[in-house]
Amino acid sequence: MGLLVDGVWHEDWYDTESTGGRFERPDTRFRDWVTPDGRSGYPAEPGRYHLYVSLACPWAHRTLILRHLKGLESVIDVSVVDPFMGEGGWHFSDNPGATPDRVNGCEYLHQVYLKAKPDYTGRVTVPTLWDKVRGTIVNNESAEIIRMLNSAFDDHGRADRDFYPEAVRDDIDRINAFVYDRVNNGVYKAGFATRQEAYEEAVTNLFEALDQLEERLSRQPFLAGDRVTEADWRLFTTLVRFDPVYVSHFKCNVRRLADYPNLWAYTCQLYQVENVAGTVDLDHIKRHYFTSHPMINPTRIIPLGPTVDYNAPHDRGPVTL
Ligand SMILES: N[C@@H](CCC(=O)N[C@@H](CS)C(=O)NCC(=O)O)C(=O)O
Repeated sequence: MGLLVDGVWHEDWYDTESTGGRFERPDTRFRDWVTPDGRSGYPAEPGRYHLYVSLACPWAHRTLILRHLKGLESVIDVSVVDPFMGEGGWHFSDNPGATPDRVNGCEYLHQVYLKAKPDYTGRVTVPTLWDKVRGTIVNNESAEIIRMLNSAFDDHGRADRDFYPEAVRDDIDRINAFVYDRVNNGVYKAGFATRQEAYEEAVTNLFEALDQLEERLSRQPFLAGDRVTEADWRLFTTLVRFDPVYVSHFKCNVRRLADYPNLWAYTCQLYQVENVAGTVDLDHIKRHYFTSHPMINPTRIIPLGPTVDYNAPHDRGPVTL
């Protein structure tokens, strides 16, 4: 794992020394927007944009789910990096489930970043939304990319589906902030902590948050009420990785997802929505985490278990999209 500094790749892990052993996620750098009218400089046009993703990554996973549910598979094409992130960072391959770089023909994702900005300084992350016409990166922040997918391409996809409905936007924003800090990023804060206190603080916050979400889902079907919204998909990508990876690899083992009746059933319910299962690649997920963090798992052995079956029956009913 590394980063670009003034356009030069450096092998470097996150600095946790200056923050008391705490992992702090840096802000993403490319923050432009695709809009229907193109006034932003990036008009929503079929075939124009390309998503670079990892099937292992929970942030990239959000964009694949929204792309699928909004019917944008033929509008925005995708390149999938190899699950192993080693020297040089994310790279492309023809291993199962991965693809070459279908647009720029690069070997490494950091070379794509350099095409967009030759003197780029920052981390090289997935998801990354690429504009083929201007030859640059539009945005590399998943929270913003899913908002674009939800509405900017409505002339070309499922305009009838809205995962950020006007009436509950405040609730969604509030839930997202909580879930991001305590759960989505919370598992990373636990896993990447390099001091005992930092780890304990993160894990305690994480499980308090999961307890609260469990309680919320005992009272209502979805996080923002009766309908599934982006808040649910954002939580889902962390939950689906929880028992296979975070419990062991990131030491988030106070409870398993399977120990929370509502969170477990909710994860199964979302997994069983219209081929969302097709966006979940447990092989890439396990392969990535267990082999790409040698400071956590130096042997790079990928555990065989646990057995998880998200196709299990649940009692939460079907999901209306
Ligand atoms: N805030 C970003 C975070 C993306 C992110 O950190 N992705 C990870 C993969 S799970 C990554 O590419 N990490 C590479 C690195 O940090 O060097 C987003 O939500 O899009």
